[in-house]
Amino acid sequence: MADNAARTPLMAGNWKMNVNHVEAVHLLQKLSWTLQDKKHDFERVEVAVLPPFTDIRSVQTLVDGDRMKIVYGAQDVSEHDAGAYTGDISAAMLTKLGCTYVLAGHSERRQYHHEDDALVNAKATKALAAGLVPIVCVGEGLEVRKADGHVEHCLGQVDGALAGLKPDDVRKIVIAYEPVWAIGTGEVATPEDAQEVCAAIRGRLEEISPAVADSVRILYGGSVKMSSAGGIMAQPDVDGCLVGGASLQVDEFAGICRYLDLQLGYSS
Ligand SMILES: O=C[C@H](O)COP(=O)(O)O
Repeated sequence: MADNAARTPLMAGNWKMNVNHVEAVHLLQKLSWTLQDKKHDFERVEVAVLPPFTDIRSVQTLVDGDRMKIVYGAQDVSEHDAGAYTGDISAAMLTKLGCTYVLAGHSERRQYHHEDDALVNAKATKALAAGLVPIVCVGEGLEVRKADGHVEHCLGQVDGALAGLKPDDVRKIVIAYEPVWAIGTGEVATPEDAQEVCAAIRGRLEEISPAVADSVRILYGGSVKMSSAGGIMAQPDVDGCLVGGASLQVDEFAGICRYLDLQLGYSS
């Protein structure tokens, strides 16, 4: 039986291909001020932003200079270490920029760049070797959902992404369940939909070991808003949210990060 007290909730804002490096400074400053103003407890709910590559140096400078507790990461990483791979960014480069996290296998990478499970596995492996935490994304399209194949589909992606990893490495990763039909559409999955797949993923991790199942944080992503975060986070196997559009709106994203305070009725 997995113990969710062992897992600090994580709210990660994926800025996707939005926000230049100048805008990034404003967005992050405003987010930090807003959370500080509300006395956000970063030990209780971790907050991360995932800007475009071109913003990361600015984000690093700001986070370090202002001693922010917000952590950050990248949206993709190369499966190669170094060399003639034009356009790629290595895991070591991201580590040098102070990144904590990196997405691997986001559905938009799978859809537009034809990334398959083997490539996601290679990227996650490189990320781990460089000391980054991969956020491995899985999720089904609408056709698969309609055919009731969503659980099997997602577990297949999890198996593919984790293939060959040692249990001690699997313990470090984060998995994000993002039903493709709910991304950027306003169609948020119900809390029960999120729980069904997240619980199945937890069950799969349990097969590796109970310690792995207890350690790995499983996020939900897909049109999460301040108004839906509390219901999703109430599910026992959901340990956070991967937020796209709403992470570009400071008040929305800060509200998502503060879902516990808002549930307790503290001021918004
Ligand atoms: O990475 C984030 C997800 O793709 C969710 O995006 P969204 O919140 O805009 O639906």
